[in-house]
Amino acid sequence: MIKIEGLHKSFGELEVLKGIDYEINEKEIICVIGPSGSGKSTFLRCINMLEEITAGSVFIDGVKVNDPKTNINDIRKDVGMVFQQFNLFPHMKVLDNITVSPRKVKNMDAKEAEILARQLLEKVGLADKANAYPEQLSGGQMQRVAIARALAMKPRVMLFDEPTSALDPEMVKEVLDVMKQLAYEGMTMVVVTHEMGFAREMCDRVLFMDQGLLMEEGTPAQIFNHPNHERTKAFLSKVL
Ligand SMILES: Nc1ncnc2c1ncn2[C@@H]1O[C@H](COP(=O)(O)OP(=O)(O)OP(=O)(O)O)[C@@H](O)[C@H]1O
Repeated sequence: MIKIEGLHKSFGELEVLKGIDYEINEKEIICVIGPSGSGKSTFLRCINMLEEITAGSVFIDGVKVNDPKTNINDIRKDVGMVFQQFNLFPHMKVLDNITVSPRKVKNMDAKEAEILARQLLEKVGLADKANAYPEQLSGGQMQRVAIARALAMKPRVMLFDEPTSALDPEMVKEVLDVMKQLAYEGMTMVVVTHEMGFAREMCDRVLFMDQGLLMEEGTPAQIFNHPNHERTKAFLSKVL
């Protein structure tokens, strides 16, 4: 479903991704782990062209995302993204945060968008918060709204960039539970995370990135119990 070929990304002189090849199949849950600054977020952001790709290619169902002929809006419809800092619109009520993209990008009519938003709020356990403003919500609730907002575009794949890193510990579980529900429903997901428990329990493949390279990948059992690479071992010895 997603094919990444020779992916390079530089910011000026700084080469952040140094040639990554990987394929992600439909319904797979991929967790990306690695030290701070290893390029995990950049890797994710290249998949939906939030970052311009310096060299190499990303294909989604055969469509090259970094082809000038590809409509970026089509990519954004297919690929939902959830950020560490929620990125909700502060001046909009929760309901409007969720309806705005389907209305603007997909021309969905107001009533249909509202029905969809209410269904999604139900799904993330926030049916009673439709009329609240983001500042009236906890961090965990804001992140669940952000997930609902991304789902409103009916994406085929969801990217999560450290979705629980900005949350107080007691709120982490409520967000991970929503993500687990999505995984059980068959959503394809790529998750940059420091939550090793989630990675171990939920994902099909773990990617260990270090210094802009995909150092090692495998099932959670392989990576967590029998890592091959010295750098993987060193990283896991610090975080497990
Ligand atoms: N827009 C940017 N301009 C310049 N440098 C950037 C930009 N975005 C990221 N970088 C640099 O790229 C490198 C990789 O950053 P990235 O955020 O992808 O790493 P990461 O593995 O996700 O780190 P963390 O776990 O701390 O979030 C870092 O050195 C970072 O400073």
